[in-house]
Amino acid sequence: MENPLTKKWFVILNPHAGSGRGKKDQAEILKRLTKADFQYELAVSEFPKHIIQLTIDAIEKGYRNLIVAGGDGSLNEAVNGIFSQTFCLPEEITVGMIPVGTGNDWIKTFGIPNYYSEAVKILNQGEIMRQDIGRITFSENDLTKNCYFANMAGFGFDAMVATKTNQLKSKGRNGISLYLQALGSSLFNYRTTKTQVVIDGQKIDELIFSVSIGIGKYNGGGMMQAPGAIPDNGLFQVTIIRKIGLLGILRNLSGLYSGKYVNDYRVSTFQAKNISISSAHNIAGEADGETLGDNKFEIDIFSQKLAVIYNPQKYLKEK
Ligand SMILES: Nc1ncnc2c1ncn2[C@@H]1O[C@H](COP(=O)(O)OP(=O)(O)OP(=O)(O)O)[C@@H](O)[C@H]1O
Repeated sequence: MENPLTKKWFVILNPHAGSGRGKKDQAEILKRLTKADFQYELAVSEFPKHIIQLTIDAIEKGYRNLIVAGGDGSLNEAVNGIFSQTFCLPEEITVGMIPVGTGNDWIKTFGIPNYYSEAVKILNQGEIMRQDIGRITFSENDLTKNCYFANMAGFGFDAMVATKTNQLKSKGRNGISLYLQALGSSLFNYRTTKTQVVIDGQKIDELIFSVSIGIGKYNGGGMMQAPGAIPDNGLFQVTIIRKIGLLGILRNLSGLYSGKYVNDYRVSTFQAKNISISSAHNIAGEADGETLGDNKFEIDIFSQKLAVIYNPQKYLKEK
């Protein structure tokens, strides 16, 4: 007998996303889904990382279609639920997104509009693409852990900015300007670190400012950090920024938004499947804006592993 829940949607809403926008807009989001004839069950996350468990529970119940109403962190948790459960293959799950977050960087590559009515329209059209998913293996408190990401991971300076951004969000700060504030304050505190990066066997051992690894193109609330990333080509775009001073960063600030900063002589880009990053010093990591611990990371890619609803008209395949 066919599982009736394969046709129904499981909606996971993060009330905390967008510094409380999820809670404020819950009724409006649900109204729009109902008006568009979605059959759904709702779960509201109650604490950080709760979406991972909500996702696993929904899949165990038989749901195969998920809608995440939240930001990049919420999507990241849903992806981590999908890839850590054992009730079905991750390929059997479809994920749609209603953007409620602050940065909402994943949607920018996939052409999802930042308005509820338009986002629900895209969900209704139901156009699917299979995107790549990244996995990071790292150590935390001497334990080896895995986590997955759907958009971008960053190491070094990127991770410090993510940590500062999350601190500002937890103080209730809202809006895109908080990314610039986090960037500004990180610039004064960050030290370039001697780092070993191995990209598909090619070794780099230098003073490195940051490494970003993109499936999607955007990070940090609209910065095009991986302009050459293509979400379904089975390859990450790896962007490495070598030692750079404050002036160099300030000169490249607008290029960070347009993607043109990759032309700077201190920046190198690669298309790769396997990356390892290590340092004798602490270099932090972040995955889809969520901070990870310690100083040694292995990153690999699962090609076309997750079905996501996207907007073919606005999808940013090429820069
Ligand atoms: N009920 C809750 N109370 C507190 N935090 C929560 C709750 N539910 C989820 N979270 C946490 O909220 C955090 C932020 O969510 P999310 O990233 O979706 O929004 P955002 O930070 O505003 O958007 P973006 O990441 O796109 O900038 C996540 O780290 C998640 O663990």
